[in-house]
Amino acid sequence: MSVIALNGLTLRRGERQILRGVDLDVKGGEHWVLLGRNGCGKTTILEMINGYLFPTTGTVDVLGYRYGTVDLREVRKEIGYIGASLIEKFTLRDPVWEIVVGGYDAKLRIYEEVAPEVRDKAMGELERIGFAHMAEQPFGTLSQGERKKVLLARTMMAGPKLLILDEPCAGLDLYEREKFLDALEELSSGKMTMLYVSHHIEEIVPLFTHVALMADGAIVAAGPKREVLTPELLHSAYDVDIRVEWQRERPWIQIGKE
Ligand SMILES: Nc1ncnc2c1ncn2[C@@H]1O[C@H](COP(=O)(O)OP(=O)(O)OP(=O)(O)O)[C@@H](O)[C@H]1O
Repeated sequence: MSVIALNGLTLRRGERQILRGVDLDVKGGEHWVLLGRNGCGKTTILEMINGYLFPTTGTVDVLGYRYGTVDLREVRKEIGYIGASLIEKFTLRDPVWEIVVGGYDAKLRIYEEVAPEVRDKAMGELERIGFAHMAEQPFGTLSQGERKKVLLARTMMAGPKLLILDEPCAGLDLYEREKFLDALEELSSGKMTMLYVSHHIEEIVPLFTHVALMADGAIVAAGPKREVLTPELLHSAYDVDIRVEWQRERPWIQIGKE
């Protein structure tokens, strides 16, 4: 079964054609990276998969639900989303464990007594990322990378079947980025499917199996990562000469002609 099936998506805003017929088929067991230049339509697609935005034409099926015929709140319970602006929504003085607990039922703040099993689950998720010792620390005292990992732990509280990540490593230094990617790698062995948007090809760590390349509101190539990350296809998306070298199942790029 497809986890995500996008068929013929178009989106028009006034004179602007933002999407021009996007097809994408993500199957269970695959983890995808969506790449493309600024403004090509990546976030627009993520918003459609989350059901926050509807296409002008085309169909969106996620986890077996056809959007437009289902209660989107029910679908969203099965989707974890880590977007760029998420961090700003939390209260910086709240302790880390409370931020994680809130992921259980998508609450931003906890006002009532937390059930012991929910607290235990949150502690388990913090332990999994190696942060059990930070449980009582105010969220605002954590580094940017640590905050991202806490949000990952929070997202896992609801046991999502699909995890969507929009540039989660933006602004992280090399060390924090690698730690975040390690945490993702650990989660990737479960049943959850991941869709990851990035500007950095070296973030395509071994856990990712497939890549979709976008340009100007359309997908120019999609498939197994080694078939898509070729100099020719990357050139068609970025309009830059790019060479790719694979080291330990991870692509590294060099710019310019050989
Ligand atoms: N309401 C709107 N009216 C007109 N244009 C819009 C509207 N909303 C988005 N756009 C345009 O749609 C395009 C796609 O935006 P989107 O945020 O999906 O790009 P992106 O690939 O995620 O970019 P980035 O990598 O910079 O985050 C952009 O050029 C944006 O200016």
